[in-house]
Amino acid sequence: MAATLLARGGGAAARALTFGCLRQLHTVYQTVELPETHQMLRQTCRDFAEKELVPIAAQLDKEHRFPAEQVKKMGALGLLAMDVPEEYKGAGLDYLAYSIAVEEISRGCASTGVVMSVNNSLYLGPILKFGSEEQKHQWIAPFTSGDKIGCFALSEPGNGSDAGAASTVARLDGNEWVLNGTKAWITNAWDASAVVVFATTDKSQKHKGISAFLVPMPTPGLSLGKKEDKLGIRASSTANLIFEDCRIPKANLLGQQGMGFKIAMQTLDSGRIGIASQALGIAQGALDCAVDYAEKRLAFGSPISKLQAIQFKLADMALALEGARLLTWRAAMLKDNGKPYTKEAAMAKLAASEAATAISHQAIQILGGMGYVTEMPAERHYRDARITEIYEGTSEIQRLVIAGQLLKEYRG
Ligand SMILES: Cc1cc2nc3c(=O)[nH]c(=O)nc-3n(C[C@H](O)[C@H](O)[C@H](O)COP(=O)(O)OP(=O)(O)OC[C@H]3O[C@@H](n4cnc5c(N)ncnc54)[C@H](O)[C@@H]3O)c2cc1C
Repeated sequence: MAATLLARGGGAAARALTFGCLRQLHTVYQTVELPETHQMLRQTCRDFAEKELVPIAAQLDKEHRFPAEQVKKMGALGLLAMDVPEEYKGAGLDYLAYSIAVEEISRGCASTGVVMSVNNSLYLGPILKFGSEEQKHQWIAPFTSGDKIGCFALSEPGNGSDAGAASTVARLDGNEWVLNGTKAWITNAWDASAVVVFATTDKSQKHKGISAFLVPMPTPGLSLGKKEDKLGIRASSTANLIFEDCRIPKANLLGQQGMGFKIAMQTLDSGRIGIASQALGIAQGALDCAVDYAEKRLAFGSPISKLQAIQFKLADMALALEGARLLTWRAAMLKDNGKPYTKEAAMAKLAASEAATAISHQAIQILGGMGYVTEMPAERHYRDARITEIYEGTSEIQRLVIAGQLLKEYRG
């Protein structure tokens, strides 16, 4: 799949590049340009987004329609399992590549961006890291091509930020786990064929009594709540998962019993790089739209891009975007190089999500009345941006994570 992505980038030299090169090259990116392989990947994803997503994004949003056909094509390109090794049918790329791809896809359609991010980071990520060999073959390989996608169920109606307070329970009954409880806000819920779900196996141990499970969808005892009617990312489905005496084989425990909270937190560290990248794509889309409009719109006899007031806005937008992108790529590179990245991923998500909200807000201002109507994408970018400050940890939670890591470093 890596070969497919690179080949679409064009050039004989490009086609000759191997996965091995890709792994080493991105460490070079410290002060200069992206490595050639990643630039090619970026172009491939940009072309795909412009051809397949930009023309239909507004319609998907309006109709709350899951982009099934586009997801299938993305699977064929390798975009749904980007850092999964080829032995499990993934693209075998790295997280920097993943970040670049999520940004480009989200620039075209933020809903498609979150579908991609959830499948890569939240569903496949924990199985790749904590699954047994057998689980990897069973639960990863069929979820790489776009035929099936997965979801991740941590939040509950009674607790989101306080994820350790899970009230969904799992009890062992012979050779089966029996799950009971409700998970809330689950992205991809209506379209998924499996879920990584977190449930308490020992209440007395609090967050250390949470375990992770792999559950096929549909399965008896698991039902879906209504599709949430959302402000943004409306083409992705979000719904409750309701477990009522839902029985799954004992072998569907992911990792060890009691490891669930650790699995969830480590998964979210990586997931935040994906959401930061989604936010970058939304922000870039908003900036593109604002610049294009400012160059064409005349006021008082000349394009509004000639006005210093507009130029200052554009400069601040570009600055916020570029700063957030560097933080995001840095977090991805740290992960790729096996270094700690909890703080950096939280910084990336915080900076990128707040930048996306601010940039899409100013884009509407630059478009004036045209920013407020659905004929232009600016209002959709504004609605889509807002969720990036909420899911996979709110901005307040990112600040807590950053401060916690920072103080630990200072205190040695
Ligand atoms: C569209 C959408 C998709 C989602 N997808 C998924 C998914 O796929 N899987 C999944 O498991 N979850 C998902 N979520 C849930 C999401 O992660 C939670 O909504 C989020 O973590 C916040 O939890 P909450 O909504 O319960 O808010 P609360 O935790 O109730 O927080 C409410 C407010 O209090 C603040 N707050 C809470 N605790 C603190 C604190 N200690 N210090 C400072 N401020 C605090 C929060 O920042 C927030 O401003 C999704 C949510 C949405 C809206």
